[in-house]
Amino acid sequence: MSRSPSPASSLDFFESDPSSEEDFIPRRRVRKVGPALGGSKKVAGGPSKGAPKIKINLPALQRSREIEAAHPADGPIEEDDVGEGDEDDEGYFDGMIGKRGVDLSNQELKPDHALRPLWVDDKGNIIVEAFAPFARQAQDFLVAIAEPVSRPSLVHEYRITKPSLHSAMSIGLETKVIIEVLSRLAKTPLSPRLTARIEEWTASFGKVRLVLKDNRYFLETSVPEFLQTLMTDEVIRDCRVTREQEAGPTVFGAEQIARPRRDFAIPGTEEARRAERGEADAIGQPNRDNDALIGAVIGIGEADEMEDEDDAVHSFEVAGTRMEDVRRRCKDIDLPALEEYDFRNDTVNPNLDIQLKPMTVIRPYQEMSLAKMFGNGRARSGIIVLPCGAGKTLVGITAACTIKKSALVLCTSAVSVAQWKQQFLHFSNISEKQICAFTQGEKEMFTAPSGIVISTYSMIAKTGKRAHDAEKMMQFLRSREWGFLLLDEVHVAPADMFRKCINNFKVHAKLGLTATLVREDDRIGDLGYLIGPKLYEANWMDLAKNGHIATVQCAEVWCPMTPEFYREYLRNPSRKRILLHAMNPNKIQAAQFLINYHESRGDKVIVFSDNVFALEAYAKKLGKSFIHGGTPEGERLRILSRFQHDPNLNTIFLSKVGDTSIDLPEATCLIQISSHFGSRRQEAQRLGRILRAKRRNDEGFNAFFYSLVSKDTQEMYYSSKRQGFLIDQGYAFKVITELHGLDSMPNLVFPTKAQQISLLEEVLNTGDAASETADHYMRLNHGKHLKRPAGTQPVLSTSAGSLPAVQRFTAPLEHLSGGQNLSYREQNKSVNKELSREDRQNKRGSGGNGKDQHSLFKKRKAEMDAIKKQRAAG
Ligand SMILES: Nc1ncnc2c1ncn2[C@@H]1O[C@H](COP(=O)(O)OP(=O)(O)OP(=O)(O)O)[C@@H](O)[C@H]1O
Repeated sequence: MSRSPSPASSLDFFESDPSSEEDFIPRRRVRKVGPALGGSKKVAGGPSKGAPKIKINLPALQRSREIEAAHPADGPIEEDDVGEGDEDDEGYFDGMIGKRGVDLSNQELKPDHALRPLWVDDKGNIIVEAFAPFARQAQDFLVAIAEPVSRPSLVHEYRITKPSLHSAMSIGLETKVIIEVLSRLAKTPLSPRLTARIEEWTASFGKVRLVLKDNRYFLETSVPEFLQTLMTDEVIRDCRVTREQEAGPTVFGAEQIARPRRDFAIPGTEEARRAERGEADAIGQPNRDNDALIGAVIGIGEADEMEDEDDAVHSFEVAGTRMEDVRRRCKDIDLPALEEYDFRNDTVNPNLDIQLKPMTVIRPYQEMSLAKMFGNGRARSGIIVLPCGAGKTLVGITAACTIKKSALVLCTSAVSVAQWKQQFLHFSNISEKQICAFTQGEKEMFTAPSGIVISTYSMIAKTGKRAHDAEKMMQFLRSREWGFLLLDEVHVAPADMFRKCINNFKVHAKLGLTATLVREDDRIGDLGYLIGPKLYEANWMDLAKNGHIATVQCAEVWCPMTPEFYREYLRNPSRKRILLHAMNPNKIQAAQFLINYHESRGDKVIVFSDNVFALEAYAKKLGKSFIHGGTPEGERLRILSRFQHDPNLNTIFLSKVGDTSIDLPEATCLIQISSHFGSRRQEAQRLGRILRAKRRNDEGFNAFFYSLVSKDTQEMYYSSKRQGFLIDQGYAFKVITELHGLDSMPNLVFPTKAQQISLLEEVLNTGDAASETADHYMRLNHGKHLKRPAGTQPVLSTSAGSLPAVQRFTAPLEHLSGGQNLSYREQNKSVNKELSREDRQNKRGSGGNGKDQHSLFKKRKAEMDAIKKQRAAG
């Protein structure tokens, strides 16, 4: 195998082929970066010299064609037809109109079809020509009524589903408008079958509301038939609360439910500044502009959008303890309950004095998402989906500043709690005593009539006996009405443990925030009734184009297994295999090469490994710092701070503790060496670590994301599964099969067969527990670090349950030679310890004032010190 001597040329594949723009629908391109760059070897699915090969691969369509073949036109489609591999779509696309491809073979094109951007079939599948005139406006509309399935640069795929129509109705769109706009944007006439289904499904959406009044929940509707359905339904009847003096449903006058329009400005927006300047008609302007634009395109006036409701409202009480049953049942009988909070007219709950600081300006997509939430003057419960690093925190804070009532914020870890608190204080005028944290280490209650509490899902959902102060805190939280419940990383909420958090409290408006509305189980659909419909979903590529998140080049690097590792891989059980493909010497060399290359370009590199054994082995071998679940807090903070500020520390190794929460805008390159099977969410969250790169607006700046995969192992399968979500967001993964200059790199690790065999011997002699991901291994092998410092939480999504037994076995190495050569171990020193020593020396020199620390770390340290002091005193 010959390789070019220059390391720089090895990455020319990015430079020579810098953008995904050329891809029609980029899925996966395999490109051999051979001896002559862009060379003579033809490559699978990749561009040949000079002419990029276009590859269209829409698995959904492909699959649907197979289904089509199995079922003659218009025959019934069974669930089983959908095929394997989409199991996670099942819940989310529950109630999808069609599961087959866009087949318009029998349709006639409209004469001016070239001007219209949509292909819409009779099952609700939509293809958008993103390059067509009015495509921009069409996409704004489609995000409101359909699920985005795939959005690469030129052709997008959407699907109309029951939940998507529910979202559309909940933000105030009417059936007539949906059908008419769709029809005008489509290149062919809409099929009567599709319009009939849209009409059928939307007939009942948005007509039932679940409201909280004076600590009591009521189901409300203005349609007598729906009231009848609800009151006679077995489950709902069972949840009903009948008080003596209220035998039948209450009837309110029409004025109590007339749909209002928003008459206030969302803080931090241009409309708020215009309203402050006293400009007439400032309120709701951005939205109206948008509506007017769509209206102009499709010829529908704003007045048509809403039909006035003027019937009386019927309402009956349901038990607060049965909320989940009520919500689920309403969804199941196709009467999903809208949850809206008329906070402006809530005189029972005291107002919270919170405003955005004047310097805070929210971005257009943040404003758009909030406009969906507050569009009708009330706070709609629902979910906002924005890419990692796009500023979900500020969206949540702005929503809290709009509602101005007590708020409960739930997030995934104590680090996030500290970050949320710090961000509230940074972006708003909330006083310190009105914002409290509820974690293992901090149990603060506000004494004012209103305030904000920030906690973690696991703190709230904990079962069993609690410490006295924690129990008191829970009573405090349960005893009051909350105007606003903010759920960060809301995709964790459907898990049994976390859904308790939603059902445990009396809340008026719920807002879920996430970047990745995907789970590998089928529970994502539960969010629809647990929290509310999806209100807004941003397009990652648009945000990257506008510089709000970084542009990322993604690559999968195929590392062949060495023959010795591969032989053992094939003969060992699957648990050991994980370690073998993670510790493949060719992979370690590839990691070393990429780290060197990117450090020399001035990048800051994060290397992710779920497997802690591999994490430590790589980091020590390559002389880098590492952080995993067992790293003490002080050491973590020290390493993170040095990574941010020290030009000599440019690479850190992180286990899954760094998947979320860690905010390192300095990082510009990610290398993933081992990951959690096929988790699409983890892949996206990891990518998210570099989307916020500080340098994202530098001319021509690209961040880099590499996944190192041992060739011909199960990693290949998992890797392509993991990429699914990002590919649907428009990212193109390029495959690198060879890294030029690697062989000639000075100080290459494991250069000889003997050293590689030594490594193999060590891997084989390591107990099976080393194949486990972070926390299992840490618990077994780093017992001394087990005690978490006060105030920290275990990271979510670690596999719980019983620990695997530690086994040692003697590997059959008689067929290997040179196995005794263990000289490489001498280099296996932990840089963490050196850093710690250096820091101690520096502190001694500077009086230990922690001058170089990031302010967040300083603050956190001060908080920790205060807690320790309190404990010592008490
Ligand atoms: N409108 C804005 N003005 C200034 N800074 C902003 C704005 N919106 C977001 N930011 C900044 O962008 C960075 C990323 O924001 P944030 O941490 O909220 O992202 P996120 O969407 O929650 O990411 P993740 O999903 O990775 O947690 C933060 O430093 C935040 O202060």
